[in-house]
Amino acid sequence: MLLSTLVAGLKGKLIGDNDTKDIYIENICYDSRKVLKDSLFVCIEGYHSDGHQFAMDAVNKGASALIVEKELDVPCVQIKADNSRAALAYVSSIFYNKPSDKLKMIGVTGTNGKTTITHMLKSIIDKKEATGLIGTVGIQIGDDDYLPVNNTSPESLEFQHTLDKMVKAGINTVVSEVSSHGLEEHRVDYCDFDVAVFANLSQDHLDFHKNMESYFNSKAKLFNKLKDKNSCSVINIDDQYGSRLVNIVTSNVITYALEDRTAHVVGAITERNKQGTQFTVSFQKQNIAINLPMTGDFNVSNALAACAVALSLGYDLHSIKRGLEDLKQIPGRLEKIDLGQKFSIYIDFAHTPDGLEKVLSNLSRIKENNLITVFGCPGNSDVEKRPIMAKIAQRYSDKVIVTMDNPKYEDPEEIVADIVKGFEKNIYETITDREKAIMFTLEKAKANDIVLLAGKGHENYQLIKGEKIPYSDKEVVYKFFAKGWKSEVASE
Ligand SMILES: CC(=O)N[C@H]1[C@@H](OP(=O)(O)OP(=O)(O)OC[C@H]2O[C@@H](n3ccc(=O)[nH]c3=O)[C@H](O)[C@@H]2O)O[C@H](CO)[C@@H](O)[C@@H]1O[C@H](C)C(=O)N[C@@H](C)C(=O)N[C@H](CCC(=O)O)C(=O)O
Ligand SMILES: Nc1ncnc2c1ncn2[C@@H]1O[C@H](COP(=O)(O)OP(=O)(O)OP(=O)(O)O)[C@@H](O)[C@H]1O
Repeated sequence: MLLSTLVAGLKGKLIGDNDTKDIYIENICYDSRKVLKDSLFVCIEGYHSDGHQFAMDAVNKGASALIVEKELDVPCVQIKADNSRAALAYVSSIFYNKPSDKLKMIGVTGTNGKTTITHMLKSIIDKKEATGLIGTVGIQIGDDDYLPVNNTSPESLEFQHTLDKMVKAGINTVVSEVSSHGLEEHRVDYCDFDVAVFANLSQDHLDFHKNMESYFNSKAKLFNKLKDKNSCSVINIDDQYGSRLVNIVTSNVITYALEDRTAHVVGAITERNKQGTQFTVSFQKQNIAINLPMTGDFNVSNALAACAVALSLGYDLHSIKRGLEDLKQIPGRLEKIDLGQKFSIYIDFAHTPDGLEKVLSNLSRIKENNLITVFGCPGNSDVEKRPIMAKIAQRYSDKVIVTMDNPKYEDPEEIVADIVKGFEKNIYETITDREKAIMFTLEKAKANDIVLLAGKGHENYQLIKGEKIPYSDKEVVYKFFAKGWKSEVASE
């Protein structure tokens, strides 16, 4: 594509008197290590390094034009933009012919539940047509295996490229998680959504957003990205931030709730057991009973979000029921591991105070003997949540093993020490090595206990000192029972 076509609508300024008309752009790049001949290299000032410093390197590798935020002394055509990440999103959408215009786009945001809701929606929509999925566990095009992702919301170049691949594969509808980081960092700019979902907001990522108000404002940005007057916002009004959002959005709104009976889509739980949860959904005087193959009231709330989206797309309650009842296990989301042992093992991605509280309160409701929790907290983020999560673990568990969970550049022993400050009862042990912590727990577990391995969910790595070390809770459990296991989750 010609550079002039690519940047025609970009709010930017051509530096110098170069003519952009004859420059042919073969691909776009924001990482100098991946630059090829005839690339447009977008210089991004990041959190760790400044892409502008690699501009000369990119030119040496064949970049034929640069998008910059500051003018560089480099012999190459430069276009100066106010924000490189936003400019990257713009040129990527043009390069891939605005793929979101050709797709029905559903974006799901919220602190917890995005992965679950998107998988539930895929299960409903797949019954009618092949669906695309983008999120934490990976990218899925129809029935294909997960493709690996670096981020829940991939950088705009990968996001637009993925949408283009989905268009070419004949996908009509895409369900995508949209993180607050993604919204702040312009990763989903120039992508218009038909339906936007708000699931909930609770304490997380405050190292990045600083306070709950700015975290909420980041999430709310999704609701300014709706396509047209037929677009719809689906909002959980059991959540206080959801109730606020309803008064701000300008689109059509469908609300859902388990508690608030004034919502358009209302759920009522009728039975809970280790296999799943039975509930009824009411919408416009129609009711249907659904057997959700997932434990946890919060998963009923997630299912109501999926119901509301599907109803907004014109699905009837019977097709929604079929999709939800056929839901396959979502990797690492209250995943029950049954290898013939006499106690229950759940692997779950709960890594926020609210997530842990929800999971433990639900498991404590179905426990027959002890509830044993293994968890840790990640390094280099949200230090204040560490003792809070200990208090929550202590409230519901009979025994807690505190361990490591992606320590990144911090000393894992110090993270564990921060966590244990939250305990008031002596019901915990610390075993920093996560594999040893799980082995110890499984060895001690008795008949009818529930063991919760929280925090890592589907992840197949530990982030330690800049390295991604292969590691999986599920593999450790299989190893304990001396059974082989192969990951279903994409690894890079
Ligand atoms: C804090 C944050 O959001 N970081 C994101 C950011 O990276 P960064 O700004 O640190 O990048 P950097 O290393 O400083 O590099 C700056 C620029 O220089 C370039 N560079 C760098 C080195 C070099 O040799 N050559 C070169 O060109 C880089 O390609 C980049 O363009 O931009 C990258 C590219 O898009 C992201 O992958 C990266 O996400 C990191 C991995 C991350 O951990 N992000 C988390 C916080 C995040 O975004 N999480 C949310 C989910 C949250 C949730 O709901 O739980 C998500 O959507 O994933
Ligand atoms: N509606 C909910 N409310 C509170 N906690 C939830 C909810 N849904 C899921 N959780 C908890 O949060 C964990 C993560 O769920 P899920 O992956 O669906 O959320 P997410 O928003 O995609 O998270 P992330 O973006 O961090 O991957 C689950 O394993 C569960 O413990």
